[in-house]
Amino acid sequence: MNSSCQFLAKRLLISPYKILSRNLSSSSSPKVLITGGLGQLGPGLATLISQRYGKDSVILSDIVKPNKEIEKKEINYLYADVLDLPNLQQIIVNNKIDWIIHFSALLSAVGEKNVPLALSVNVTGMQNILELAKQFRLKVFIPSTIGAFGPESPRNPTPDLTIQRPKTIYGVTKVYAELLGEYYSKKFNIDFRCLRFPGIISADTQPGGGTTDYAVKIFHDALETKKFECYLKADTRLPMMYIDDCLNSVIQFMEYPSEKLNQRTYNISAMSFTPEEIFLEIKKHIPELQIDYKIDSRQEIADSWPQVFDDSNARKDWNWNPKYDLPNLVEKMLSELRTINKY
Ligand SMILES: NC(=O)c1ccc[n+]([C@@H]2O[C@H](COP(=O)([O-])OP(=O)(O)OC[C@H]3O[C@@H](n4cnc5c(N)ncnc54)[C@H](O)[C@@H]3O)[C@@H](O)[C@H]2O)c1
Ligand SMILES: C[C@@H](O)[C@H](N)C(=O)O
Repeated sequence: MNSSCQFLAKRLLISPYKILSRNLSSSSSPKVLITGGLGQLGPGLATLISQRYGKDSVILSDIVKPNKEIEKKEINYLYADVLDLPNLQQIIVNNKIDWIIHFSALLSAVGEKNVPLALSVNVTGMQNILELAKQFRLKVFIPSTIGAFGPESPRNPTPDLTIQRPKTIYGVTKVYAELLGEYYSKKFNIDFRCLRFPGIISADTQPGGGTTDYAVKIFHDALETKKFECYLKADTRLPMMYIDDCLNSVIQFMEYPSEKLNQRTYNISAMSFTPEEIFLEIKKHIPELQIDYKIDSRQEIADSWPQVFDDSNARKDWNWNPKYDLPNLVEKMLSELRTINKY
């Protein structure tokens, strides 16, 4: 029996063997806690998990109040600040959690506006999650990003293993998360898994302050005003992905047998495009659409990131295979937004 089980048993005044047996029975139907679950990715992932394993298999948590849409979905929800370790410990014990999907973070653009907060949430919060994984023997997923690379990295294509010198606080904290997760995996035998996501595009949830957000806003403006002002230059190429592919990648990757993975951190990709290219694709459906360019500080961030992501290891090792390319993405986004917002 390991010392963390004994320590916990003492604190909780229950048999250490009960804790151990629960830890060992990480069943085929896991109990999943999603932190930072009310952002762009959490609600969709919670829906997918509840469809796959049952409604009681997932708990969304965040520090903000769920909106009406989330309430309608009837997904279990709890307040949980990732900086409050004792509260997270209680949640894990009381709810018999097996997996943590750790989504809490400040993204690239908002991170630059509040560096101390980005350090707290992205570093201290992430360290807490890894400690919990160690204490309670949890399987843990922490996403990374194209933003974990910098201008010194090869940008087209960017492989899994290469120079990583990111220039945003977001990127710096994500490289640390990758390294610390891999360290915990080796040192403490934690089942840590990490995917580096491209910019994610979704219709029913808004992005939380990243550099790739323009690729969501263009759809809303195309339908609403038919005019779009872009903060990146026309030829800025970045890797992107439709949300369904992103969420499916998490489930597929988390379910894959641990011993068959050759790495703990993988790039995943689906497409790469520029503002001009997505504009022209949307224009095929909305011919009146106009675009203007008014460049801001996010250009410098985008210029330091990969243009094309090499995800060949993910494809080879666990059969990663995205479904959406640019034309499919545009068709799907327009049809979803028309349904949701009745444009
Ligand atoms: N969306 C993307 O394009 C993208 C791309 C690459 C990687 N990722 C990663 O995926 C994860 C989820 O991204 P997202 O787009 O849903 O982010 P988001 O910004 O939309 O959501 C992050 C959530 O974290 C919550 N949060 C902030 N401080 C917290 C705290 N102290 N305790 C608990 N929660 C807190 C926020 O309230 C928010 O709901 C992040 O780690 C992000 O780095 C996202
Ligand atoms: C790329 C990703 O990490 C996020 N959408 C951002 O732009 O910050």
